[in-house]
Amino acid sequence: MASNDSNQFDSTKANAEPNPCPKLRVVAKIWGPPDEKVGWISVNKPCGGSSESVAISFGEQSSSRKESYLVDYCYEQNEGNKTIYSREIKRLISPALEGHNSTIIAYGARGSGKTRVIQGSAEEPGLATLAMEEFLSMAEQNGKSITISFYEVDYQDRAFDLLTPEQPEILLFEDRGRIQFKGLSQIPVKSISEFQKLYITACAARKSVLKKGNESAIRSHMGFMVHIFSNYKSKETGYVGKMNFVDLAGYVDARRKSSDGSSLVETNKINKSIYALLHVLHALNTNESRVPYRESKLTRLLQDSLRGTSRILTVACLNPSFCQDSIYMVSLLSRTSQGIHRASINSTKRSGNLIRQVTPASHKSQMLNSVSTTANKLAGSRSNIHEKKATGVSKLATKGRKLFDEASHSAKAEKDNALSNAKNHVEPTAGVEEDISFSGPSNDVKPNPLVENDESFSDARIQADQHSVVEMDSFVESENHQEEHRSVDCSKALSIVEEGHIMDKENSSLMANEDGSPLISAQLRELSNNLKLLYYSTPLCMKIQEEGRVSSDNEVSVDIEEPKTPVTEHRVRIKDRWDITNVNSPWETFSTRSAGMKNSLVEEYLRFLNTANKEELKRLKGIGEKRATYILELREESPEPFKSLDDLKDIGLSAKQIKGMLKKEAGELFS
Ligand SMILES: Nc1ncnc2c1ncn2[C@@H]1O[C@H](COP(=O)(O)OP(=O)(O)OP(=O)(O)O)[C@@H](O)[C@H]1O
Repeated sequence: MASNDSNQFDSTKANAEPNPCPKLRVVAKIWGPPDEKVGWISVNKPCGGSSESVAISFGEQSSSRKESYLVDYCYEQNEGNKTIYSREIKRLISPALEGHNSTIIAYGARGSGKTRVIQGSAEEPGLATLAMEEFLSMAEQNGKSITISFYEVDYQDRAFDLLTPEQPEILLFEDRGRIQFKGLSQIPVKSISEFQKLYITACAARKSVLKKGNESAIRSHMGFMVHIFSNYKSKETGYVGKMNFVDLAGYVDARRKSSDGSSLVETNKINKSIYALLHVLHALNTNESRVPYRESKLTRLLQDSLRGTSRILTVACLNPSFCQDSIYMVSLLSRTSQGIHRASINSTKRSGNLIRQVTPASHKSQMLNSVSTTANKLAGSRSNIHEKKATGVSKLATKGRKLFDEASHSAKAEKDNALSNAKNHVEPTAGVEEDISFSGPSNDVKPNPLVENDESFSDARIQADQHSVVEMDSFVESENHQEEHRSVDCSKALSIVEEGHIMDKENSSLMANEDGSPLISAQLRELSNNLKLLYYSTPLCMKIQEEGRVSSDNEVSVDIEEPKTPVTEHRVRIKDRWDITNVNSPWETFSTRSAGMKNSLVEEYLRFLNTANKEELKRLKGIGEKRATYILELREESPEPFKSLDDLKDIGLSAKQIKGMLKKEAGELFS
């Protein structure tokens, strides 16, 4: 097949220089036969060269209802990878050799041509290959050395090295302001054929990671890093900078029934990480004081290549056949590049009415028609509720410990309920929430009936609850998965200590205290007592409205029928986790309450980490001077760094260690 870079390419466009190095550039790429007009996309390029934005409109040619978005440029069918490379990436190569990092990210729906752009094909080399050719030739002239890395980030937010046969999980640490990778191999490369062999190896490994690690997982993000050294001797010396290429997993609307076998959880989590990257790009582009790098593994991996003087290019890939998901991606990227406000995007609450026209004042040259898309009905609630594991227990202490073993079931069921509740409660028009959260308050949106007229049920709180359930699920799934398929050796975490990044005293104290009496903070002790009391005395206390739990006058029921319990105020707010009105047997009642206790303990633990002072923190098992200091530093960076148990990995704890810590706390409730 001939390259898309046909001779028809308009040389005036090629010569026109794009905007001189903005922080973030968003371009689109439409693929398809060079001569054929892709019916549902029209591109409106300004006449005066490429310095102005390009409007992409979606909809039938004849239709007056078209959705239009601005991007920095749009590469059409006759403009292939070589053109994109020469106009967008070539100018980033020299700066990279001088220490200015850059990142190229391919966004798009499934099958929209992202891999084709980044990796390319035998007929048409991709952007990564074209950049490598140039890096290799320039490095030789400048006395620089090049090494490369390939990695994959799966839907459970775990990153794996693709260039070593064992495919170890990549752990990340921040050392003196720089992100360090543990487990990511770097292979020196001197020729393009060496590079290509490694690329093939990485792609084969990627497939096997998916197959080996998780039978049902089918999507992941793939990243390629080019590292530049002044003179490569080791990873630690002579480091100059890097260029990243990211082939993101395809975006799929989570409400649509999967046609490729991917689960709803996988889809939601992939989407979540796509949004996390968008959040970061938006924050960088609008110079926000806080950039949420910690929202996903991918953003952490890319942190050094996104901040500071780094340059970012996003390519929104568009396939020739109509695809609503592609439009959605372009709309988000367009907003991101134009600094349109967003607060948060929650993949579980995505609305049908996501397409909004973008006409910022700064883009005065474009007069676009206002379009809105009819809101789609939200998909039916998910019915896949996991059964709870029915294992007997003889001792409360044992049960306490088991709370963390059974988490996969209880948390899943809760998450499913939360998802189901969220869906059931949102009216079709209320589905625009996510759009709103991205673009700021709007009159188009009906307030969430759940939160009306009830101060104790702030929207934020409900979202946080739902979020934490999903996060919890993520943690639990990660835990189970790791243990079953990819157990991360604790000794690996400990070996990092030797490198001076993380604190061995703290890790080893965790191990050493395995059988000893626990060091528990006063706050946790108090919680324990409360939980014990609750456990023994709480009757069927919460009256939860059955269908949707929203009364006709939009008030949320918080009725408590039975005697007061020693439960703290906020317990009422998480009533759905204690909802035992629908359970039939004593065992189910018991399991439901146990799950509630587990969640409470986790919440208290996280709250403690987010608020306690240094001395208090040090009273926890596994937290010593260094880790406590690091926690305080994290809190300076972000007021609430610990939103889920998974965030404890940021302080150098493995999933196994985190689980161990909480198991002990749970067990000690009854000692
Ligand atoms: N420029 C192009 N010319 C011809 N075919 C293309 C082009 N881009 C993509 N395709 C075809 O479209 C299909 C999907 O492409 P590709 O794998 O690059 O998409 P993707 O967005 O990476 O998919 P996924 O989301 O599954 O990772 C492939 O069969 C590929 O050959």
